[in-house]
Amino acid sequence: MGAQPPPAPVSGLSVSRLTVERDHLPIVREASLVAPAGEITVLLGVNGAGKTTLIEGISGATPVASGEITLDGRRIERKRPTARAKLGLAHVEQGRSVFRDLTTEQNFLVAAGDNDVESVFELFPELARRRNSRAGLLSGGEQQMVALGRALVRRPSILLLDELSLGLAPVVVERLFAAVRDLADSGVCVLLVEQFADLALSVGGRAYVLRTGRMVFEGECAELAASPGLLQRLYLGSAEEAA
Ligand SMILES: Nc1ncnc2c1ncn2[C@@H]1O[C@H](COP(=O)(O)OP(=O)(O)OP(=O)(O)O)[C@@H](O)[C@H]1O
Repeated sequence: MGAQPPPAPVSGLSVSRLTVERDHLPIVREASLVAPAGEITVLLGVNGAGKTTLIEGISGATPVASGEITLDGRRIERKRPTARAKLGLAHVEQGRSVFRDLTTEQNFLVAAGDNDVESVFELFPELARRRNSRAGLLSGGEQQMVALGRALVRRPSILLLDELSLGLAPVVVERLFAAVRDLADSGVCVLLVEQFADLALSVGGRAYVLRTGRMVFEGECAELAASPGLLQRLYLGSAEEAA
């Protein structure tokens, strides 16, 4: 067999040996992952594992200390968050960030620039009925749809989702994840951060597990879904041997 050709550049997001610090302490240490376009890549880990810190390093909300981030083949780790957003990156932060005093439609309009907001109402028809309601009066699930919609009106190619499911009923999370699945099927690269694994693993392709700032697993969601014991050991810390 001859020499293997070099791998083609990945369309989507690629992170290599990324270290992200907070208050000069390394919280994420030399983490690497690949999230291809058209797929949901799932990032798991217990509370405090460093998932949010890693996502913030990718979006630029927190500066990175070292390592590389590549977006559709372009290096972005030294770019400002707004420049990363212009290149197609969107970050839905933990905690349903919506303007509570604006209506649903106004929330979309302030994020949309010149883009049309109707495509978001098509993705979430339940919000069309709440178009003129103040976002602060919506249910938790509807507010999370608004937070997601605010990211989607900018038509991102790469979507970072931090704990969409937090505090929501399973039926609502299923609805949100179905919409996220549709987005990925339309070609968007999705990196889904979750603390509660089951539903995420049911919609995702690749999976990564972070523990105390280090990546301790890289594989398929199906593999983790089929082996809850493995996930438990990865979470708790006796599974480098098992991985
Ligand atoms: N500003 C800060 N300064 C120092 N340490 C911090 C700071 N913010 C977070 N940390 C610590 O960094 C670690 C990782 O936090 P992070 O929020 O990234 O984890 P996470 O996996 O997203 O957890 P959660 O699911 O609770 O959000 C935690 O131990 C946390 O206490």
